[in-house]
Amino acid sequence: MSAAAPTVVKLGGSTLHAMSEAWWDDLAEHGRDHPLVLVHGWSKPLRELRPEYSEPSAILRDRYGNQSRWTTPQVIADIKRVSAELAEQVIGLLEARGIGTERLVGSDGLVSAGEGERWWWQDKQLVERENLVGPITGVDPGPLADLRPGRCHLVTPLARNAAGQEVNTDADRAAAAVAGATGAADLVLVTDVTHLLIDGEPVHRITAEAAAEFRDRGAKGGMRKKLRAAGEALDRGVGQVVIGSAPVTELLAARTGTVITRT
Ligand SMILES: Nc1ncnc2c1ncn2[C@@H]1O[C@H](COP(=O)(O)OP(=O)(O)O)[C@@H](O)[C@H]1O
Ligand SMILES: CC(=O)N[C@@H](CCC(=O)OP(=O)(O)O)C(=O)O
Repeated sequence: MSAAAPTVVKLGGSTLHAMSEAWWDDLAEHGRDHPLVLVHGWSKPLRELRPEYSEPSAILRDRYGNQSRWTTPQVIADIKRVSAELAEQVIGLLEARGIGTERLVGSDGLVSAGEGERWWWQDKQLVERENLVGPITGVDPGPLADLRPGRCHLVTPLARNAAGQEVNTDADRAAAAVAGATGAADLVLVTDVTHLLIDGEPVHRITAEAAAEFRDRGAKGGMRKKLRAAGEALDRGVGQVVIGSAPVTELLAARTGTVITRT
């Protein structure tokens, strides 16, 4: 593992407004000794921007049961607006703690996306719908080459497809792709639940195989995507993925949260 291998943290849109000063202190403390990449979501701030984003019709479901925001050019513009505000806040919080922070928008040459799904469930029928969402096909490590302790790259997980369109992606899976591309040892998915729950019980440690089995059997919504992202990160060589809501060093030390490993 190179000295510049970063810790990649994905901060969920469900929770990023709620992180305490102590949580940011802990992240900055960790960041003094480890390069940081922070990938952010936007689901809650987007809902707060426009009430229609809280309606069920804002989220589409494909034939495999995967959920995705119905993303029009207006939605891309709104994502960029709320992300710019979030980025300003995060940069302020980290720079005040001595961590130099640079923002990267994924669609500016960092994240590429493939062709998106065209068929979506509506009123119990599959209908064809243009949706500006694409699966991630690659992350160019170039813009992240200057990783070093004391610095953070803040990534807004939009992407660009082969036709040159700016598209939405899933932030957890984008974080997994970034972790793989940068040789990260750890991926931490910070969210609004303390653990993955299986049959109502908190899971402290699980293998990728068992997590995938649960994903296909019973995981829903946001957690389904996190488990998919965890599997993708481990497949790309990341050592461990931790899901939880605690300070990053607590999660990395497995004092809380759900730790997912290959074996
Ligand atoms: N088995 C599960 N264990 C824990 N959380 C689950 C599970 N299934 C679904 N969830 C939901 O996943 C949510 C976290 O995902 P999401 O809302 O996408 O958060 P984020 O914005 O942080 O990515 C939790 O708030 C919880 O409601
Ligand atoms: C395609 C798609 O649905 N993209 C997500 C990206 C944000 C995300 O995944 O993260 P959070 O859940 O942490 O906000 C969306 O627009 O909500």
